[in-house]
Amino acid sequence: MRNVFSFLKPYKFPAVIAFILMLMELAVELLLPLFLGLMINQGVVNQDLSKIVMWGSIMIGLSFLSLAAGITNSFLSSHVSIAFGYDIRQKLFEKIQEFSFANLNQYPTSSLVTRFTNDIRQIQNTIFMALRIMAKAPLIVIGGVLMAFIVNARLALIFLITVPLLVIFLLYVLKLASNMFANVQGYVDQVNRVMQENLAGMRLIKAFTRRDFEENRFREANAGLADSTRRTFRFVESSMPVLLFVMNVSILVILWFGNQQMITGNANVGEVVTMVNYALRVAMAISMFSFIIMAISRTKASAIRVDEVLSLQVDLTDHTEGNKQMTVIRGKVTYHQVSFTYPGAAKPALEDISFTINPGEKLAVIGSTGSGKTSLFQLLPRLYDVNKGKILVDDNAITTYSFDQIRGSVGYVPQSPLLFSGSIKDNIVWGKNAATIEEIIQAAKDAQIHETIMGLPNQYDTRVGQKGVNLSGGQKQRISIARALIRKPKILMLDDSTSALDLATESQLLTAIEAYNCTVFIITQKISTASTADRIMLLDEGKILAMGTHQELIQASHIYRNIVTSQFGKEYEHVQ
Ligand SMILES: Nc1ncnc2c1ncn2[C@@H]1O[C@H](COP(=O)(O)OP(=O)(O)OP(=O)(O)O)[C@@H](O)[C@H]1O
Repeated sequence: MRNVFSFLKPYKFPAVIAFILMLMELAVELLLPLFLGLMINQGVVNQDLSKIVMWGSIMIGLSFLSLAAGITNSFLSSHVSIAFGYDIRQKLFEKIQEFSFANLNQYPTSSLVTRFTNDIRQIQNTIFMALRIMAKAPLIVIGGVLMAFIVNARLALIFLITVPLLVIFLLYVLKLASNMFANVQGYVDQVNRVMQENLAGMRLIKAFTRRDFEENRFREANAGLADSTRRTFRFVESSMPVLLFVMNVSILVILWFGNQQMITGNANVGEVVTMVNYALRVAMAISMFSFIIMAISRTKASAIRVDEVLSLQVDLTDHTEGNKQMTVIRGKVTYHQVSFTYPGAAKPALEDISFTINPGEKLAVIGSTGSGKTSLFQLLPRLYDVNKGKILVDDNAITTYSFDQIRGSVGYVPQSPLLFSGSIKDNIVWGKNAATIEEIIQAAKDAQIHETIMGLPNQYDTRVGQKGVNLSGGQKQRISIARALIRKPKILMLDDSTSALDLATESQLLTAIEAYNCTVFIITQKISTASTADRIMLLDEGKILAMGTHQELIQASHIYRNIVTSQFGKEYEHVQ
């Protein structure tokens, strides 16, 4: 939590000024009952109009001063809380950019989004309230009790019994409420997750007519959120009547006891009115406590959640410092006895993988679903780090390169193409910031998508995604290939990225890629594609079953032969 509040440091100065202004408001609030008592004793009881006017004017003057202090405090408090929110959101975003995939797996996207929005807003609001009014309430209680002692110590003794009792009670409520609010935030995560999945999978939901199922799922999450919020609010709110009851009893005791004191001449009317006034102000401040407890407990839960992400150990290290490998990468890749298990997974995704592929060579990876193909790819740009063995690029361990260098040399096209909101041009240029229009067009031509783009209403400026055109799966795949090609990668990794292309387009694409003279890794299910590679790797349950050219595998692997005949019939074995 300390991590989170350290973001207030740069705003110490305005925060301190806001605090001082709040103290001014507080001082006025504490002085007014005192002056009221004096006005009664000196003016009303003695029927001296000049004293009434004098004390009345002082009180009005102080009220204006308090108003000016309040407005300035409001201005500064909102400045501090908004600037704090901006900084912490920025830092959280940067932190998430550093995350490895293993780190990202620890938090569902919906939870990160809630932490980013809802949790930060909660902390931000509480900081504003703290500077504006929250800190005032306990100070009014302390100041009110002190002033009461100054006015009449005997009458004030009643506060010494009630206030400590209330403080203990409040601390107890605070402790329970923080846990309950952590629970509420968990439900906010759940509602966001269901909503996010629902929006992402809308087509599927409609196609499978799963609307009722989805509505039930949302109803459950929503009811969970409503129930836990209701329970928490009721719990905190129920503390308020207890607080007020105790304070009202105190006021009655002051009136009764004050009356006795006046009869014996130990108190006067002004003192009793002042004491009741302080008791009312203390009661009002205490009645705000349930709201303050709610805000603090909620903020504590939110601050812990934000802090969790901020202080998460990023489990991939960039070796930019002391990096020796500043030479241009040529594209030789070696996996040496590599094993890899996903964090928390029961069995390894890859086991004892060893192979070398030379610059400019093309390796096709083929295997059943879940055999480890994507995992094999993700290790090279260090989206995950290996558990055993090592990966070398140009005979140097990849860990000796900086992330920028290794990832900058790899053109990675993931299995499901992702386009960002913006134009088609923006999406291609995303692969290389300073690309010229000629480079964009060349990459699109090589990815076999140029003709399609030219047929769109605004050609390269056509917007995609939200409020833009809907592209087919194959078109999206080719735009993400263009995005990888524009970087002129030394190593190109196509993770089943040509699956939606027809054979002719795919073949033209593979021919165009040859001109890039890069090492190519291609995951494919199609033998027609695999057979064009220099070598083919057959993966099964995370292990290499066989590796060689198409003809070598036909000779050596009956599984490969079975795949070939299942796709083309027996005669194809002899065609290549
Ligand atoms: N993020 C993850 N966390 C835990 N296990 C994972 C994760 N991703 C994949 N796995 C597991 O690792 C194994 C290999 O998965 P991988 O995605 O590499 O297979 P694949 O051959 O690419 O499959 P597909 O052809 O279906 O894409 C599978 O058993 C899978 O369940």
